[in-house]
Amino acid sequence: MTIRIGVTGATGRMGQEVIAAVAAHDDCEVAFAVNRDPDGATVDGIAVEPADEFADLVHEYEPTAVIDFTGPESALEYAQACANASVPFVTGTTGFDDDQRERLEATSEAAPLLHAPNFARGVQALVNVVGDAVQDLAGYDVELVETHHNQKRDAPSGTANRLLEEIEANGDFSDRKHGREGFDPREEDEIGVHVLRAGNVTGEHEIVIADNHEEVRLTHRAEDRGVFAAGAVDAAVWLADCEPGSYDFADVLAE
Ligand SMILES: NC(=O)C1=CN([C@@H]2O[C@H](COP(=O)(O)OP(=O)(O)OC[C@H]3O[C@@H](n4cnc5c(N)ncnc54)[C@H](OP(=O)(O)O)[C@@H]3O)[C@@H](O)[C@H]2O)C=CC1
Ligand SMILES: O=C(O)C1=N[C@H](C(=O)O)C[C@H](O)C1
Repeated sequence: MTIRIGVTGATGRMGQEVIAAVAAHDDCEVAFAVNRDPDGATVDGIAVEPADEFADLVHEYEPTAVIDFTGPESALEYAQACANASVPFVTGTTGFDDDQRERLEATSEAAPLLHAPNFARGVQALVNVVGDAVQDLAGYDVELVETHHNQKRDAPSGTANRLLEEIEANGDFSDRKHGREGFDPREEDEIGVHVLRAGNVTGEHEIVIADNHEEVRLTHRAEDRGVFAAGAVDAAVWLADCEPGSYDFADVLAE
């Protein structure tokens, strides 16, 4: 069976990568692509339709799944339209606040939802090991540094927030300390969080775990966005067979 995928944010950095990854996948094809104000744009020969026609396009083309990399408000609108039409929705969008995250999760009552802040397999491996490292090195200082390109809007990255949740769940930390300046010595039980935005960096996350005698650095570096797009397409293929509910990228990789 051919998996037919609707793509949102089609002219964006990730949207273009997703269209290329769908085309490269033997079992997939693009059902339709949208962007706000597309102004006649095409991506890899696919005409980009206006985003305000999204719900109509879902009814017309009946995609097997939709893949979204846009912004929190638009992702929510697309997720709701997919839920109304019982279409599985995969989103890699980051920067949701608590209320938006709750509203996104609520759509999973009507259709399968898979939200992952990072679709690189290596990041999932990092999420899997960081908890053990923090537990094994209880009492060590923990700091997280993430670096992204200068166009990224949300900070810290969705991936950083996911890693921080994992660190907090496995250690005894008081709070997150975002940057430092002036006379501001380190508190023993804080987690330092440092955000860099520079040039065209695709995405780097490093966790430093150290005491006075040794340090461990766990680093993931994405070399191009194709790695995220390929993971999102794998997730869409996997989600196509699922019942309504909220799923994780770890579920996809577990099979
Ligand atoms: N989970 C993962 O693995 C990854 C997640 N991301 C996340 O994906 C998202 C997109 O990243 P990226 O592709 O770099 O960003 P871009 O800005 O390059 O692309 C975003 C796309 O979404 C569209 N868009 C943004 N806001 C709206 C809106 N309100 N309504 C309709 N369309 C909208 C933009 O349209 P326009 O051109 O008109 O602005 C653009 O086409 C970010 O949240 C990022 O953090 C990124 C990489 C990997
Ligand atoms: O905006 C990006 O580029 C990225 N965003 C994701 C995030 O916020 O974690 C994932 C990746 O690092 C690239």
